[in-house]
Amino acid sequence: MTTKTHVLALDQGTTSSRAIVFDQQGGIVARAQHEFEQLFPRPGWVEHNPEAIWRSQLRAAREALDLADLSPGDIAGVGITNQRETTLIWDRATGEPIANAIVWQDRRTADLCDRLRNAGFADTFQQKTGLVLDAYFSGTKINWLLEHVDGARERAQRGELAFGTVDTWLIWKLTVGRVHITDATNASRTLLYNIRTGQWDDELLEHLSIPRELLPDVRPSSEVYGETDPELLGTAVPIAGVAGDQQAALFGQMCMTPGMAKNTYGTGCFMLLNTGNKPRTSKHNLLTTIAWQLGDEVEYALEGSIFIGGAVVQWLRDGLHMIDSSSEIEKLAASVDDNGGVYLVPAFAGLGAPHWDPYARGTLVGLTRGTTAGHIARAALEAIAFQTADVLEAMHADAGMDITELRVDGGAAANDLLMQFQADVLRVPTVRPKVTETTAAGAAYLAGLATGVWTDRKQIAAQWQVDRRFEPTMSDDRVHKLRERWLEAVKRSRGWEPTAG
Ligand SMILES: Nc1ncnc2c1ncn2[C@@H]1O[C@H](COP(=O)(O)OP(=O)(O)O)[C@@H](O)[C@H]1O
Ligand SMILES: O=P(O)(O)OC[C@H](O)CO
Repeated sequence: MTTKTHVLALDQGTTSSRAIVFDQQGGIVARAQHEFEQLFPRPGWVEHNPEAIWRSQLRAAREALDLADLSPGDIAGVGITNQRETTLIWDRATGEPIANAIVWQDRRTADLCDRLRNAGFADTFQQKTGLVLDAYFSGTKINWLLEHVDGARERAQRGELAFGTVDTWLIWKLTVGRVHITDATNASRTLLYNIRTGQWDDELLEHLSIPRELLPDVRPSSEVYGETDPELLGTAVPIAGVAGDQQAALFGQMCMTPGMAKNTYGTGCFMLLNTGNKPRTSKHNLLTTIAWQLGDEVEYALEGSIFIGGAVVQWLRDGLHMIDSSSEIEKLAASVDDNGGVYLVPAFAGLGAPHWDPYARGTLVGLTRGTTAGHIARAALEAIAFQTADVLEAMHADAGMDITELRVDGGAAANDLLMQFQADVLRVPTVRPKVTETTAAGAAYLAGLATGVWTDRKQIAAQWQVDRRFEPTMSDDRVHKLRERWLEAVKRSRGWEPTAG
């Protein structure tokens, strides 16, 4: 058992980089957060500057350590969790990125996905990777960079370039020896990794024309991968845990046994259901993904990825200026008794699970002269819950197991009106834990397990505590009517754009 009792979690998200110091009780000792710029060079494109990701993350880490008033020598390990699928390629010799990172929300490769689907490859990709052929995942983004950045393909073939998701980039930057690795959860989001054999897959690499030389080694989610450069945090600290942010949240929510599910209400919404040690192929347009790999043991999850969740609230705030802060939406939505027949389908980046339509666009229907800002606010919150209900229904059909409660986290899970409506339309209780930084907690636990801060999963599961449980109260008939109208609105949003951008 280590005498070091704290863990630093780095949570590199889509809009901000966070760093949180946890103690051995799973309590938060200090946190720091920095937003960074979102780049939208063309409609449907979303990029990040790799150096901005790195700088904001390093700054947050240093500040959290300062605030914790611990010396870095008290930190047993660093856990990394990250926005997934976002794709970076850099030069192995100089560390220089060859282009901006292409973010998971970016739709520029939708036509390549169509071509691969039309060539009959969808089943192969689904069987091997658990994913659907969508622009969301890294594989087609890597292909795009190799095709469009001058000389990139030749340099990649010569082994001069490195690909990574954000975890890989951060570990490269944090380590003296430029460690080039990822973990199995992140690898399972690339369209290149065979989740059954645990290997990069040559056939898929060929379909996407990606040279193997680009790829990092794939490692379990909890072990020591290397040490941080002492110049960065004041001393060398072992990097000891890595997981994609949604898998880390599943771990942090202690959904450790088959049938346990969580939904994270951040920019998007991501529901994951633990399905145990066998991958289950979805027949209802969900993803099969690696939940975590501990040693040689791989556990799997079904996932429903919703591209726009809390971001619809941000849009009401920053786009329409209807509210000044995200939390104000609750009061505005509560100013009306119901949605007044208004439905908002926030297909701003196409639709993810279970519809997978990159050509869908945002749609607001059912407006009358009596429609108020309150109705629109309510429709926005309800849309988050309806999308989640569509995913839960698909999950139930796929998994054939009863989901008896949904553990919730993420920024919008603070909204009581949303959480009650969510329980109502799911007909399943929603349960909010006391520590809602579950993503960072998951990364901290993974790192702490590898460095002796915690001995086993049982010990950490005991740290999870309920803040509030929302029970379903709405009549079945009303739920049915509301969801029927919602699905009608979804139909109208579909196929709106002739090209994905
Ligand atoms: N009280 C609230 N009601 C509804 N949405 C909220 C509330 N507070 C925050 N949000 C939304 O939650 C999101 C931020 O959550 P967070 O978990 O920090 O997201 P991310 O990790 O994706 O950046 C934002 O989109 C914001 O609009
Ligand atoms: O950065 P977040 O929290 O919006 O999560 C993004 C997901 O990992 C995308 O798959």
